[in-house]
Amino acid sequence: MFDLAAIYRISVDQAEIDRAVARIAPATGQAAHADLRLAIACMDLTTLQGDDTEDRVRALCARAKAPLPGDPTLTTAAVCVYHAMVPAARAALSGSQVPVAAVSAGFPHGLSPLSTRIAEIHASVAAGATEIDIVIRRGHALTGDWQALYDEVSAFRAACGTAHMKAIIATGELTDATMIARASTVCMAAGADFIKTSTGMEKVNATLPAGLIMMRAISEWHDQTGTRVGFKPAGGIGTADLALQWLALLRTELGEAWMTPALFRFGASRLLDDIVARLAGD
Ligand SMILES: O=C[C@H](O)COP(=O)(O)O
Repeated sequence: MFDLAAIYRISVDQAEIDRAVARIAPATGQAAHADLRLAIACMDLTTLQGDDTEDRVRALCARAKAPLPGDPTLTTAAVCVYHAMVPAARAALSGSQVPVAAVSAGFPHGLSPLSTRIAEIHASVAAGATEIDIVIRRGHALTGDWQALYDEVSAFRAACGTAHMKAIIATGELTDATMIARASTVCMAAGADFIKTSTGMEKVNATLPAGLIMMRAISEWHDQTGTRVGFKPAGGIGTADLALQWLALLRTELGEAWMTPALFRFGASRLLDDIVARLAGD
């Protein structure tokens, strides 16, 4: 049962969030090396470009299956593409354990007709995507229409069936910390398996303060319901140093239980290159 009144009671102190982010202590030395390998294992290796081709997607899938030269044991968590590229990705990843994630529901803006957004999800699931990254319609959050947001995300949840659903909040387009926390909680109430910061196409994408607000919403949801919802920062995470900061924040806020591809993902198109270069230099 969706508790609308509880959503209005959520309130976040931005200054306290900023103080907590200032205390982040990224791993160093061997611990950093282990965290960077974890970052690869937790990565949704992504291409979401207007000039994507099947050849580019096949090359991305080859990297997803063997992301770290000389280490056949490691893969990325998933490959993330537009719907049109799902069949090529599926074919390229056949025989591996790497799933295909499709961005959907009117990605990146979420403003096409609801029936179209739902049909998109059905089509991607039918094409073999087992993870679906939906976007919320930001207007519902910006106008405080939490019931409408809940109803839409619930419809997306139903359309996903057994596919894992990641709900993109687009934090850079929401106005404050409380709105980010409320949107996160509504998406979890509607059945999101993961909540995700950004599409990568907002003017402001994944930020540590917004991520911390979402992690705390996940922690509170776990305390209230016993359900562990995953977290995916995405957009603009391109360096090993930044990945280490995110993992330090995750470890502090949600703990080791979340430090697994089942509950944490980086959505990233360039991060793998920087991590591979860093690990090669270690
Ligand atoms: O969902 C993933 C993002 O679109 C990736 O963003 P990025 O290209 O800035 O890494």
